[in-house]
Parts: sequence; structure tokens; C-alpha cells
Amino acid sequence: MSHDQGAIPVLDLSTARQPYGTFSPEFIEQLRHATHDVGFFQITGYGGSPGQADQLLDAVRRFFNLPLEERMKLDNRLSPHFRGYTRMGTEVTQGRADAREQIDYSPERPPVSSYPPDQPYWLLQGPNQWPDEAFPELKPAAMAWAELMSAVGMELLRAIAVTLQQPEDYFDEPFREAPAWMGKLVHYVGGVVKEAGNQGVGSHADYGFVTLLLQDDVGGLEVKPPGTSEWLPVEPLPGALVVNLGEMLEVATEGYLAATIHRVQAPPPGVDRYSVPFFWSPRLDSVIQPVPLAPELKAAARGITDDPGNPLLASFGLNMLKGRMRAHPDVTERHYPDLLKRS
Ligand SMILES: O=C(O)CCC(=O)C(=O)O
Ligand SMILES: [Fe+2]
Repeated sequence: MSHDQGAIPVLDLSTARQPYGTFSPEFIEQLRHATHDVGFFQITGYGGSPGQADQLLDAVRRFFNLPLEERMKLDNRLSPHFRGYTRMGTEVTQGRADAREQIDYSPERPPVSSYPPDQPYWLLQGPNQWPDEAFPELKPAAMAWAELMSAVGMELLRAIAVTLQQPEDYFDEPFREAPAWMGKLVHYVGGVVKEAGNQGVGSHADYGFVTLLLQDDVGGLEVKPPGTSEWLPVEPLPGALVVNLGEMLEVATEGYLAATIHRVQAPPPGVDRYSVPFFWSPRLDSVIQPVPLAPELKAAARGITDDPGNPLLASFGLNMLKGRMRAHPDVTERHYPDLLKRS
């Protein structure tokens, strides 16, 4: 059963499969509508331990309440892998500061010391930065969330493969062994970052396959469904995750599935908003091949976004690196001035 919120579908992931294991045709039809026609939706019934989501949001809130001096020990400018703490108002989207601070984290893997010049994305691999002394509970909570979200991301992608009339394991291969997911712990403020104005985070699409977003009850997230020009607010729904489609699905399907354009309005002055987006993403060296679409799906494909300011790349690693460099020009300038010239 779905309980849609106005135009925004709400799907119960616990009903996705039938008792004997295959996806339920009813769920697949709801998902096809949600992904192709609307472009984003919310899911409930995604599992996790009781209270896990609320406890994580609470931990995120407590981290951002630590003295700035403690947060700065994780300064992302110290990380050549774009990991750690981004100070308030220093991330850039659409050329403008965002009214948020955040921790970015990904799988803990050893840094790659040398790589071919055409594979610069290996620089994204490496260790995270955590407040081990000031707040030791944050890392296990964030990593447990990433483990849960990886399972949810894989399950959703299997269902999406079925909506595309493919076998359910169609997208499994690029995620094998070393998926390059990324999690963010985010704090938005109102009235603090003057240059940001009302931009919590500017209009963008995410660069992976699917994004699973946990948000508190403040609101401010808005999306633009494919082929429309109006922003729709995504009201917080307790117990649900918001799902966005990323650029890799647009590339793979020639736009039958469009990457969801979204933004966040900064909260009113004095109000704080917390969220935890999780980007379910494949290996850095994966190159996404076109899905062999049946004629009726091909006929409904809208083509790939042709934005000279944001060319979509079939190489996931290059697509992610492009996004990371653009969002964090200070990290890029400090560690990769040559790459900056090349791009
Ligand atoms: O915080 C949110 O609601 C969305 C954040 C987002 O879109 C992002 O970080 O990519
Ligand atoms: Fe996003």
C-alpha cells in the first residue's frame, strides 16, 4: 500500500517482496511511477533498529554543538580525500555559499599512492576524520547508519532494475567489493551566513545512483520533478527517508530516469535543521553502460541533461570528483592546484 503525500509517493519497502522472494508487481508499478513520472519519493519500512534514526539525528545535533575548536580538529582542508568537517558557509553550490556545515565520510580504505593520470578519482579514497576524543559515539553511529543505508540502497536499486525490465541483479556488478558511498552529517542555520541568503544548499542533482535522505522535522527540502519548472516542498514524514535519483541512473537510462533536481531553503533565523543524506554509489573505477531499454521505455526516455556547466560523466569516479572539486574549492586549491588548472 502506498500513502502518497500529495504528488509525492510514499512507498513501504517492507512490502516490496512477496513471501517467496520476488518483487511484488504492485510495488514495482508504484516504484516505476515514482521514479519515472515523479522523480523522487519517500520510503518507510526500511528496517534499522528501533530508535536508530532518531538517535543518529541526536548525535549529529550534539556534534554540531561541540565548541568550534573541536569541530575544527576534523577540518576538511586537512584531508586530501575531501573528508571531514566543512565550516559553515564554505561549501559552494551554483557558485554561492551554502548556509550549512557538515561532516563528509565514506568507506575507510587505504589511500592510493599512485594512479594513472586519467584516473584522478583515486584521490577520493582514504581515511575519514572523526571526533574520536571529544565524541567517540559519533563514528560507530554514522558507520552503522551507512551499513543500513547500503543495504537499503542495494535493495532499491534491485527493484529499480526490475522496473527497467532487467534482472534484479542488473546493477550489482559496479557495487561489488568497493562501493564508494558517501554519507553526510549536516547542520543548516538561518540568518548566520550572510552571503548564502536563503540558500541552505543550492539547486543540484546528486552524482551517484540513489540518495537516501534522513531529515528532521524542520523542512526546507524542495524538488523539481522532471520536465517541470516549479519547486515542490518535500514535507518531513516521521519514520521515512526521502529518495532522490542520482546522475548515474540518468546516464544509464538515457534520461528514462532523470536525476532529481533539488535544493534546501535555509531555515528562518534562529532555527537549526539537521539531515543525513547518504549517496549509494558504485566503485570509483566503474563506468556505467547504457541499460538495454525495451522500445516502449526508450520511447519515454527524455535524453541526458545537456548542461555545459555540468556535463554528466559515465565514469562514476570522474563524475564524483567533478562534484567534490566544485563544492570544495578550498580543498581543491590546497591539495590539487594542477587538477584545478586541468578542469
Ligand atoms: O539536507 C537535505 O535535505 C538535502 C541535502 C542534499 O541535497 C545534499 O547534500 O546533496
Ligand atoms: Fe543533494
